[in-house]
Amino acid sequence: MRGDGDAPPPKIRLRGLRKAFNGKVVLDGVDLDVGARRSMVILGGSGSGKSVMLKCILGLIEPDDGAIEIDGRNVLAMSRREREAVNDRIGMLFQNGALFDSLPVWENVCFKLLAQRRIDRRAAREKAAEILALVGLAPEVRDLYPAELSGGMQKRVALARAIAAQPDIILFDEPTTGLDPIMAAVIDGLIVDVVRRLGATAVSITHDMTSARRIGDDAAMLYEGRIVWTGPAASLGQTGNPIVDQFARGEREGPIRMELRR
Ligand SMILES: Nc1ncnc2c1ncn2[C@@H]1O[C@H](COP(=O)(O)OP(=O)(O)OP(=O)(O)O)[C@@H](O)[C@H]1O
Repeated sequence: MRGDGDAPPPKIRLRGLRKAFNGKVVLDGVDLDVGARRSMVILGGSGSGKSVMLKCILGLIEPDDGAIEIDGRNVLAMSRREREAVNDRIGMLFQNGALFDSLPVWENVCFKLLAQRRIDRRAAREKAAEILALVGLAPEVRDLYPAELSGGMQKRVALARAIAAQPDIILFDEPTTGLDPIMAAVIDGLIVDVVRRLGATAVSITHDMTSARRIGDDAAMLYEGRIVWTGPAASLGQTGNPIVDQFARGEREGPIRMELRR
């Protein structure tokens, strides 16, 4: 079903998304639209529910209420098989990379393709070299183990894994956290490049405003369980919204009250 005339639905549409853990409300009616082939950056304080939101989109966390539409279809109302088919089209770069320590880089990169038996092991090792090249890594890297890689290389491998199955939605959870500013810029550049190359829609969480402006077309602020602002990522810091501007400028004084309990 199409909403507004002939306009296609947004690639991702969240409506009234709610999630509580042990009575603690984390998402309290999240509404968000992400346009096809757009890159959306999600801002919000630590513990505000950004990762929970991404995990709901990916199907790792079931929301308590609300709708998650992808290409206009509510994935929460789908059969398990339909949902899996949608999930196959979503790639995710997890916070801290989340590489499997016991597997060499090539198996990490082609993990999903191998698990789905879309490729045999021999072909996977070849394919891994191709994908690693897209993130600027030499073919020799494929035989190393994650523990043998620097943080920046691990992020690149995690990025390679996220794009290996050519997803049309890619979710990035703090892709540059813990990297030096130059490596962060390199990873941001790779993200922009691979998202464009795949024609994918991207949703990224970042705490770094420079990164947010580099990788985002659009930005949204999650605050007290809801999206309180969306607008151009380029305007961050001067949006005119006091909550967003305080956050983007990292100011102590302002409407955002920090929880300093415990
Ligand atoms: N599986 C879970 N079980 C219980 N509580 C959870 C679970 N996942 C997340 N939470 C809680 O939900 C809240 C939001 O967590 P989330 O990881 O989404 O925050 P975040 O905005 O991504 O934070 P950060 O920027 O620090 O990574 C936290 O209070 C967290 O403890």
